[in-house]
Amino acid sequence: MIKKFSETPIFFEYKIPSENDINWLKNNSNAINVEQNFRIKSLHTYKNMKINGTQDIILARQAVVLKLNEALELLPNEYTFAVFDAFRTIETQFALFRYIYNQQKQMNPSKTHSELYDITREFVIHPNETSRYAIPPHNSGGALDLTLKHEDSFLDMGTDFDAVTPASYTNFFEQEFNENFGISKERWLLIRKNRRILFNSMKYVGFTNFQVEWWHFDLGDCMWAKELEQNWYFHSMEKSLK
Ligand SMILES: C[C@@H](N)C(=O)N[C@H](C)C(=O)O
Ligand SMILES: [Zn+2]
Repeated sequence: MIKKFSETPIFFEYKIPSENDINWLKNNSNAINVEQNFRIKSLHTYKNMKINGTQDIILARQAVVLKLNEALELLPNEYTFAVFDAFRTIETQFALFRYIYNQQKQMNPSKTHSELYDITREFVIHPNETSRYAIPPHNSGGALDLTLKHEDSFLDMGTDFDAVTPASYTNFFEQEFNENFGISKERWLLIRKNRRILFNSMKYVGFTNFQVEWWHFDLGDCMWAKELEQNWYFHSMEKSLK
C-alpha cells in the first residue's frame, strides 16, 4: 500500500460515505484517548506552548481513533503517527486564534487588523464564525492534526506544523519543482512523497483533509461535511465532557 500511496498524487476527491458508514460513525462517537496504540503518540503541542484551555489527555471521537488505527495498519510497522492536537476546548480555539493573529501582527507590522484577521482565519477557525463552521472542527472531536514518523525521525513535510504560508497547502509540492523556492529537487520530491503517504493513507480510511494544512484531517465533523457536501454528525464534544 505504501508504494501506491506515495505514487498517487493528492486529489481532494473523496468516496461519499454510505448509510452504514454514517451509522458506524454515530455508534462510535464517545470520547477516547488517541493513544490507544504504541504507534500513535500525542505531542501535546499546545499544552507545551502554554496555550489556554488545553488538557492533559488528547481526546478524539472513538470513530476517529479507530480509523486512525486502520490507516496505520496500511503502513509498514516502522511508521507511526505523531498527533499535534485533536479535541480542543473553545477556550483553546480562541486562544489559538489570538496567538496566530499576534504572531502574524509581529511578522507584518504594517498590515491592518482586517488583513491580519483574514490571514489568521485562513489557518485557524474563529469560534464565533458559526456561519462558516457551526462547531469548530477540533471542538467536535472529529479533527486531528498529525504527522508521520519513520522509526525515530519525523518525515520531512516541507513546513513546520501551523506554518502560515502557501507551502503548507497540502498539494503545494504537487506542482512542478521550482528552484526559486530554495530547496533541492530531491528534497521537493521527498516532501511530495511524504505528504502523499500521509494524505492518501488518511483518505483511504475515510478522512478528508483541510486543503490549506497538510496536517489537518476530519471525520464526521463540519469541515468533513463541507468537503463532502454532506451532513455533519459530531456536535461539540466539550459539553459531554463536563
Ligand atoms: C491551527 C491549526 N492547527 C488548525 O487546527 N486549524 C484548523 C483549521 C482549525 O482551527 O480548526
Ligand atoms: Zn487542525
